[in-house]
Amino acid sequence: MAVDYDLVVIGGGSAGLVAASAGAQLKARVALVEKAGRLGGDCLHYGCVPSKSLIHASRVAHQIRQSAQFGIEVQLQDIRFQEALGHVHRVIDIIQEHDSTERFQSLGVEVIYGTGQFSDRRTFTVNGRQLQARAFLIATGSHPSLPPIDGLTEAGYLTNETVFYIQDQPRSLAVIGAGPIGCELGQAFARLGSEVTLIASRAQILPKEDPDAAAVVQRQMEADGVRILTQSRAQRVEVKDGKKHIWVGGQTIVVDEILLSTGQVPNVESLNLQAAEVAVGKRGITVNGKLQTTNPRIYAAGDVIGGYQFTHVAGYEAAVALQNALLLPLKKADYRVIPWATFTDPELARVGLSEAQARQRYGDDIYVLQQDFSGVDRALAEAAGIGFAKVLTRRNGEILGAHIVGPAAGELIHEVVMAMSYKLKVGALKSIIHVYPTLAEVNSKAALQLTKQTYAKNTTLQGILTKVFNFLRRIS
Ligand SMILES: Cc1cc2nc3c(=O)[nH]c(=O)nc-3n(C[C@H](O)[C@H](O)[C@H](O)COP(=O)(O)OP(=O)(O)OC[C@H]3O[C@@H](n4cnc5c(N)ncnc54)[C@H](O)[C@@H]3O)c2cc1C
Ligand SMILES: NC(=O)c1ccc[n+]([C@@H]2O[C@H](COP(=O)([O-])OP(=O)(O)OC[C@H]3O[C@@H](n4cnc5c(N)ncnc54)[C@H](O)[C@@H]3O)[C@@H](O)[C@H]2O)c1
Repeated sequence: MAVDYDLVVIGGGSAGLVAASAGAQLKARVALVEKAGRLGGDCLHYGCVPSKSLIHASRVAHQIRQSAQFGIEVQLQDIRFQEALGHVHRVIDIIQEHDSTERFQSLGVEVIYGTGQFSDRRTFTVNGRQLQARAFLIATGSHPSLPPIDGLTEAGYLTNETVFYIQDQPRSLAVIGAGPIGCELGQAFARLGSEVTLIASRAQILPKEDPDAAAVVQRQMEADGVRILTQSRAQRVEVKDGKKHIWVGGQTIVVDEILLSTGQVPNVESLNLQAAEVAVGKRGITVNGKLQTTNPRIYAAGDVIGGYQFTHVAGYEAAVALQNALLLPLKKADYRVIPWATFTDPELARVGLSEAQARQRYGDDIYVLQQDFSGVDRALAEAAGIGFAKVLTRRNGEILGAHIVGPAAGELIHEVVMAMSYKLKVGALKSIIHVYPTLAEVNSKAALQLTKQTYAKNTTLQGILTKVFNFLRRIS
């Protein structure tokens, strides 16, 4: 049976745009269906781009407050929140041009705006049109989850979908959930002048991160004035005299606004997936290693499969799914080296295993190579000597993971990502010459720890070298 398209992509966000543009450039016939009326998805409109832009504004405010230590006396007189948001929206607008309908059309993608649904295993219906394709890619992303808190809906709340579009800055803000969204935005609002209370359900903020690294971020957030309640859950919300009263454990917090950051849930509801025989599990659409759903002609990528919820992972998964969908389904997604970063100040970046995972897998054959930024000259020059790089290796130098908390951690992690991707031993980080003075020295200094630690343990070698040097001095 002949079909119209090689690929129909559903969802024009991080995953969908990669698949659609690459597919069209490879000369496949591609249609892209998007419900929102514009391309870009969460990352551009409600996620990475607005959050990083607002974080930048908040960092400028912080630097001004810190400037006296460099002999620069300036008063932070006023923060015009709407103008900070103006910067956010200017950045979105610039990037939107790159993700414009016209650009995708010019690449050869047929862009269709509308919310469609599957009508059978091989047909997706949108705006009354029946799209049939050799393969489909579901890339519909996710939306904020709503925690079961009494009175929350009645009281009203913000999420990442609304917070960048508010008219007035809340004087006081409760942030519920201390994952990356809660910590990034909680700190940004605090630095922009809101009184922020962060409600964290666990003992540790950023619970997916190295505990020591998360503690460094927590200390800075507290220094920024964020009140952090750990092991706490909001139970009930009520509005009294225009204020939101939140019951948390034994206490009540009174704020102007609530920001929810309690995780994301996949967008699967409107797709009529049963008709296509696509199964959905607890975390999202079920896929195999090749990113095929339970209907092998239909692939899924990005947040909708509920794995690593990052733009770069969505793009990677889209590329894997595209290759399988257009040609033969031979390629498996490889999640061995997935980096990510949380853009708090200090930043926190990670790749590979946590210390606990490494110990579970390799027992005592683990070396923890830690270098503090207080020992990195450039960090001191920039008054940014807090945090550390922790590289986890085996005795043979195999790198298992790395955790960096400190200045530019999101950039610095890539040296380790490169080494891990190409299976270089940790010695490679030490043996290449790093420019002095740079923050990247934190990686080479951490790597040197393996030599130092193994040498410290090798008393036989130390004894031999002592004798050799004694002998060489005697005969000189
Ligand atoms: C506040 C915040 C900050 C973030 N910061 C970062 C960061 O710094 N770095 C990072 O890597 N990740 C970050 N993320 C995560 C990142 O935004 C997501 O992982 C990424 O956007 C997922 O891409 P996606 O293609 O799966 O989904 P999306 O980009 O959300 O795209 C899905 C698209 O599908 C459309 N759609 C939904 N349903 C349908 C339907 N039925 N029919 C047609 N179209 C549909 C949507 O309108 C949307 O355009 C952040 C997320 C948030 C919320
Ligand atoms: N820099 C980045 O790459 C970045 C930034 C922001 C978001 N993201 C992505 O977006 C996704 C969603 O982020 P997120 O921070 O919402 O999700 P998350 O799932 O990482 O964190 C949510 C946190 O909220 C807690 N929680 C849940 N219910 C709660 C309650 N009732 N009270 C208090 N705490 C509660 C959870 O225990 C969890 O720690 C993440 O998976 C992440 O991948 C990435």
